[in-house]
Amino acid sequence: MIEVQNITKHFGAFRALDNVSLQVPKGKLVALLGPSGSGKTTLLRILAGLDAPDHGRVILDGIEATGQKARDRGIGFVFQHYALFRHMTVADNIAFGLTVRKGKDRPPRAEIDRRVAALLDLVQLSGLAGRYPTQLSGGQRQRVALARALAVEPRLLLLDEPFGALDAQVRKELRRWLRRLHDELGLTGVFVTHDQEEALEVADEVVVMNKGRIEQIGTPAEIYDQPATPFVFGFLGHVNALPCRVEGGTACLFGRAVGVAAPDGEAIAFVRPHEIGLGLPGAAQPQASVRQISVLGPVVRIDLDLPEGTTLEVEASRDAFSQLEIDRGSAVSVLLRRVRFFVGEAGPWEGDAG
Ligand SMILES: Nc1ncnc2c1ncn2[C@@H]1O[C@H](COP(=O)(O)OP(=O)(O)OP(=O)(O)O)[C@@H](O)[C@H]1O
Repeated sequence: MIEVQNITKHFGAFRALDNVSLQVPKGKLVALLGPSGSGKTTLLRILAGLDAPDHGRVILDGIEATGQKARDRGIGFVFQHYALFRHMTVADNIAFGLTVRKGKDRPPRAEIDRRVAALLDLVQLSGLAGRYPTQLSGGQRQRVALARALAVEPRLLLLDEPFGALDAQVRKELRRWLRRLHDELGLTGVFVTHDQEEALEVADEVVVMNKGRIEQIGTPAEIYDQPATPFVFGFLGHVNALPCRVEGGTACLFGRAVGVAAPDGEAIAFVRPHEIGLGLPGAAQPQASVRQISVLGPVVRIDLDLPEGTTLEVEASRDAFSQLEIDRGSAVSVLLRRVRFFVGEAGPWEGDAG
């Protein structure tokens, strides 16, 4: 188990981390997800021992490691910009962490060669052992970086936007591959990403960060289905955020009353695009007009204009869409199937749209 307790870190007067606590169980792959500047890399560097916290502790497998040097922590790293040694072959890059060991800690040459061959096989680069980094594609270099990090058999693997510099297709392949590799080797890993799709697809647990604080920790399904704060709601996936007011257990959305057991106050109603149903115009539901239809592979996004100047994003399956028989400019009725309210930071409360 890897643990950070009450970590605070300032850069000058700026607080980059504010009382952050986190546990990473053995064998789990955890994503630190958040916008730029939220403190993800700072937390990773503190875990690694590359930076020291102002307050708080790092505990690795039950032993306090806060003051320990990076090289004594048994941690492997992979960074966004493949920091491979340009003058060394792929095999020598992978062997590096073992060959620099001193005295009896250094395995015999034959053992190093055996491990390098096994790692090359693992990252599917067996034919490329003698190449130099400049003779590899970006995705291949990241796989070498990963093999190099794994060579020393780290107890924890840290990855900072490992696929950030790669194009979308390679990125997708590599993240599937990382997930498989993780499952096969039973690694404990923490990776930084600002890409919510990557976090949801790859991680066992996602830690959502904002402004140096943890907003929520949960499985991908938990943070998507039960966002704990307005920030998490907005950050994960598309969402319609509708400002409104709760009064006496009712909020008014598009001229219709929605029951909600929340306290009175200024509120935001969150509705995911796939939680909105469309139908033929009728008196019972709010009316809207179709502004734009975009076919995005298996789903269709429909942008709606509502009378009071609000816009709504709706998502429907291709099948559901074709049954609607709508076009740009069509009038439709809008059914909010699920609405969740936050009053200030408090919430969420489920709305009852009837
Ligand atoms: N060495 C430093 N000196 C001063 N400020 C720093 C330093 N390192 C980080 N910061 C600041 O701390 C904040 C958090 O940075 P951090 O790199 O942890 O964010 P991040 O969530 O990883 O962002 P990104 O996704 O852009 O890498 C940022 O506002 C950054 O400017």
